[in-house]
Amino acid sequence: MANIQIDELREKLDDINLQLLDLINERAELAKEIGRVKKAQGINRFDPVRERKMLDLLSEKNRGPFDTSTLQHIFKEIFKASLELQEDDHRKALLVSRKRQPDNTVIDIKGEKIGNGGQVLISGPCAVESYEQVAEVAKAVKKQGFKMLRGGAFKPRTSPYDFQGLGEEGLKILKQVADEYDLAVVSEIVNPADIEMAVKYVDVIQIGARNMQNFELLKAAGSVDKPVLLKRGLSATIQEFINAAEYIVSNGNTQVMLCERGIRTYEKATRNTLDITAVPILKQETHLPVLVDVTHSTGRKDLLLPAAKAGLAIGADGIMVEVHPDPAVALSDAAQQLDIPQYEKFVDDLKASGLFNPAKVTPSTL
Ligand SMILES: C=C(O[C@@H]1C=C(C(=O)O)C=C[C@H]1O)C(=O)O
Repeated sequence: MANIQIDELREKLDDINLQLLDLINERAELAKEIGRVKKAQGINRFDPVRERKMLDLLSEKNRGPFDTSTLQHIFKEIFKASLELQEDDHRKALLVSRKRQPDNTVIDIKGEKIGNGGQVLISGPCAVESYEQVAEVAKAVKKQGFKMLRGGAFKPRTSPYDFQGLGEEGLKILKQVADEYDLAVVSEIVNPADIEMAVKYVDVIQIGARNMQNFELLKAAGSVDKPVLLKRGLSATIQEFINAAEYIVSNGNTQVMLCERGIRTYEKATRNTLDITAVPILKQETHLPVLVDVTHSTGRKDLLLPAAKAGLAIGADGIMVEVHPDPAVALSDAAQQLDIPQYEKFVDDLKASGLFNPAKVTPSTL
């Protein structure tokens, strides 16, 4: 008898559950619609004032048996879920998202294709110090059959008293050497006003970790027709990183590559903590090429090779590593740069690992 009573009551509950289900989804559709209108008007998704008003009304109308704080808790969860739905809609809409463009973005840098399955190695000194220094590294890069030469002319250093780079003079040296060895130049730009000047010298504009959220710089890099290598910020989440790339692409420049370079954590054994799973996450979420900077993430020569292997194994489109003819006297990052024999061994070991499938280079059109 008692069970029949329970069964009847449960039937009523089932009915109510289904009504709630319909209502809650109807509510979600309305919240999504509001989200779309807000996006079009550039209004923030989260509206605490509106949420407070709804909670107050619920409190006023509540006749129990639930007490108001319990109900407010439940409704707050519903508001939160609506906000997440709105966010999902916005994320789907990102130009850099894989949902928007299923095919990989492939970037052609002087005949070397990034994002096309083959992997690239970008190497060079931390900072440009002289023509001779850059030329010596360029020779080693060329000998290994690579195309991309990195070098910093503008150096955003932690201390204002550290070497700040040679500026435009450094870019001229890079261009001269790259032309002589038929290489492509990757160099960091730190000031939006320098972007126009830099495109004369570089093949790839690098935006460094410290500038990942320098939105004016991102917009300036987005307004030129030049590939951009965007590094992940020191404490940036993957979502913030993706949004930074969106700044560039939404300004018109679709040639963006992402570079995981380690994030700041409590761990002191390495300079930064290489967030290795950021690579497949970025590859899943976006259609952009993803690189791993093994030098800045580890800050340790003994970890460059295992970190590079891990990067390639997990799906990176390339590796970035610092090389200097005489690291002991380098004006920056002295401890973590490879000398040329160490670089050659690093490349040999990487090639021998079976993980490295170098991108094919078609003859330069220059
Ligand atoms: C739906 C809206 O967006 C968000 C979600 C809310 C909700 O689910 O009721 C309320 C306010 C906002 O934080 C809105 O502004 O009305």
